[in-house]
Amino acid sequence: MANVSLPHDAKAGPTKPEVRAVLLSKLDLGPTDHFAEVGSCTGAVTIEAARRAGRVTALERNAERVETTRKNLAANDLTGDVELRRAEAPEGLPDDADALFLGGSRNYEAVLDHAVETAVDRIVMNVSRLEVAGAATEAFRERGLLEAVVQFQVSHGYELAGATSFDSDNPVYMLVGGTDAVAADGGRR
Ligand SMILES: C[S@@+](CC[C@H](N)C(=O)[O-])C[C@H]1O[C@@H](n2cnc3c(N)ncnc32)[C@H](O)[C@@H]1O
Repeated sequence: MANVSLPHDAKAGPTKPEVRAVLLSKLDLGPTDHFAEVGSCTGAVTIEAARRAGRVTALERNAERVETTRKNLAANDLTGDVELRRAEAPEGLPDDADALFLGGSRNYEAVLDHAVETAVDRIVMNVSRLEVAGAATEAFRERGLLEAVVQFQVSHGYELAGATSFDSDNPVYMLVGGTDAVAADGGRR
């Protein structure tokens, strides 16, 4: 994975590199895709998406974080078509997205309704809070959007007394689906 430079930080984020790697494999972005992002924050996902998708529309509700995204985008070598909007989704979402990532959870039900109305092919939502993950899983399922729920946790090794010990990141729940969702196990979505 190409390096992502994030000289400017924000209180939330960035989505960790290992989590981004799984996220990008699920989004499967290509040069004809229009990618929409809810909650760009540091821009870590925005930058990776801009290297793969033909077009990116990134929304962020917090003005300071819009500036953080803007500065981090400028610090990376990007040639792609990226539009950054200060907006609270579903406000500001494009009507022609092929892939959607919800990195922020505010109004997620309305965001999912918009994704259904506009037939977004691939949808991924990352959640760290347990209760939100449960409710969002149900919201995906109710709309027939759910393909898979992945829960994972990454630990990083460090040297301790000549051996290797680990520091762990918070667990992440990744809800994966789309408007043509077929459950990964072929069962109930
Ligand atoms: C956990 S951070 C996302 C981290 C980001 N993926 C990164 O790598 O830096 C969540 C962000 O989503 C934003 N957010 C939450 N709900 C939103 C919404 N409905 N529309 C726009 N931004 C939203 C928050 O302001 C916050 O900056």
